[in-house]
Amino acid sequence: MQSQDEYISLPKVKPNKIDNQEIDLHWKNLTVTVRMEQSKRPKVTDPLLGSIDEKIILNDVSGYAKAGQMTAIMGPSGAGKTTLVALLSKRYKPGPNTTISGEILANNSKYKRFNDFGAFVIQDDLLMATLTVKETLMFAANMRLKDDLAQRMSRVDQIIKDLNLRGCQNTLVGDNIIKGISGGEKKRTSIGMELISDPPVLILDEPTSGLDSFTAFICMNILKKITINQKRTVIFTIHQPSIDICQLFDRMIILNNGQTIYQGNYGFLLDYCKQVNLNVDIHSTPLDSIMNNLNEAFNQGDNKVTHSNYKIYLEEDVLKFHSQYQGFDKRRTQTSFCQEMNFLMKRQFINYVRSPNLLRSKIFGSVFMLLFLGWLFWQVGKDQPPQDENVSIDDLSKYLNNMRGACFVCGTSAIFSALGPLLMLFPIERNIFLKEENSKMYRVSSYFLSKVLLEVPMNVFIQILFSIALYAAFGFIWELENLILFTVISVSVSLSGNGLGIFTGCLFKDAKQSASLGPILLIPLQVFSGQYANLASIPKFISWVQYISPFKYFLEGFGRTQLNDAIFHLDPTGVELSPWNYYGMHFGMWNCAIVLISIAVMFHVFGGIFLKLLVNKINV
Ligand SMILES: Nc1ncnc2c1ncn2[C@@H]1O[C@H](COP(=O)(O)OP(=O)(O)OP(=O)(O)O)[C@@H](O)[C@H]1O
Repeated sequence: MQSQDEYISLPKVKPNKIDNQEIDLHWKNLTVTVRMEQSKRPKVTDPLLGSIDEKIILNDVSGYAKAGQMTAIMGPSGAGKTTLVALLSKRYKPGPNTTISGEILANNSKYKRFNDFGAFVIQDDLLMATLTVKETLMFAANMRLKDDLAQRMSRVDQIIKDLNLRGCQNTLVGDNIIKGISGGEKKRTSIGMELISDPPVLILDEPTSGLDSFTAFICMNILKKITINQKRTVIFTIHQPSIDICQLFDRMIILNNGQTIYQGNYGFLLDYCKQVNLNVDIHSTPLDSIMNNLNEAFNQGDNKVTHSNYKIYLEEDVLKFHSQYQGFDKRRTQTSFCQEMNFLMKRQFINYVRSPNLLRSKIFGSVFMLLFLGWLFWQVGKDQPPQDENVSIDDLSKYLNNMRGACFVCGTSAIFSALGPLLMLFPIERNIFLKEENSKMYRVSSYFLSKVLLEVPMNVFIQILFSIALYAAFGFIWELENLILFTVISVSVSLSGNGLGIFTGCLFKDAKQSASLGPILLIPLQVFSGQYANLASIPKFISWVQYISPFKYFLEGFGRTQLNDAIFHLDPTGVELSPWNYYGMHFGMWNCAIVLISIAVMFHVFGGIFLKLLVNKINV
């Protein structure tokens, strides 16, 4: 029988001059066990799955992937492929009940940060839809390379050439709404974003998922060329590859139930099947036969390509592996904080300008609310009863109720006009941010600050125009001081909405959940503001919500810009009535403005903190 090495199909392309270091990855005896919480019954042990109340996700898995080779990790669903690549790329975040043992080495050295020498391409192509392919790659180059502009541009051109993206380099990436590049081009753009910094190791999770077989082959062929030309270590998980794709693989690792059942060259697979007495149908590939055998064995128990056979015939070679290299130099890919801010703000700005939905919804929403509220409370301020004559309680309460209504809708629309677009777009952008942060493209702080610095002035500008127009429509006192105070309160309320949007966007792990629960969180803020429920009857543990409720303060703040010192005299006795006693509000005009500004700052700070916590909780 031939030795495995005779089956290595040597590359037909001559390697280029390698200015990149070569890194072999090697993992030994990796075991991942999750203890199930629900059961306290006595442990029963299954030889394959471990004890009933614990699940062995990877069971003593060893293997290696060499520089200049493509290593495919395969196996049926639930075999442990994703867990293995997550461990190799240090993206695995174990829960409290998870135990991990074993060793992972890069050139015989342990590593803590995979990003020091490697890059990871996730399964989903999370890209900014409003940028072109070239702009997307340029953004990655700006974030990852410390070279000057000319060098960064030439690197981007090189990647575009390597990944065969020239034809679509100036096309928008696109999404469901914006027509953009194809699925295969998106996948290559995602790969390009990671390749830009020339990582010696590239790990990809399902790089062919969602692609037709021809496009999948093109993508894999490009990866093969890069692997050979630049001596990269390329590892990926893959489901049911075609025979053409299989022939590109240098090594294959097949897992089943968390155990290795084959590891070696693709060419050796046929001989191995013969060795373990597995018949390979002449109409199918050895890989298909193995997968069919696994399926049949699941029902009948007649498994040929087993872990025990792997241990007998193949494991020794794997355990003997020792990289010829020793250690590696860490890549320094992080640019300065200011540079990150600069490029992130530019990208955000382009995104705003090119997002038809965002701009349309902001402008349409503001104009609609202005017309509607202006019509509903047209010149309400002019109905103020005289203060030097007696007025009927009915007329006064009608006026005061209308004023409260006008102030309420004005503040509520300020909150929602800031919150609405964020709830619509932040969940999409959030995943792009999480992906980019996970690959350490930039700092959380620079992303957060750039977002706030771009969104705050835009909200402030729109809100100033909105509140001046509404102020005129409501017929409020045309004095500069009153108008300024009204505008300050209005802007602070809008910024509270902005902060609340970011805060709720980061509060939950699931982006859809945060988008749908965002408006619901406003209900307690509204109900417990003290205006709609008697605070004395609200349980103490929740009554503190009133103090962080913008509703409590903007209702009084807006009202006081018109009625701060007003005293009315009631018919027939002339008894005095302060509107603030009528409303039951006694916080004071400037106090309301100051607290509203503080709440806006507080929601933004909480948003920043939760964003930081979110990146620790989720891997994208
Ligand atoms: N935290 C966990 N708790 C319990 N079971 C888990 C946990 N994480 C993973 N598993 C289980 O471990 C097994 C391996 O999961 P993994 O995602 O690595 O499989 P996979 O081979 O990538 O599957 P697929 O091809 O379907 O993505 C699955 O059965 C999965 O349900």
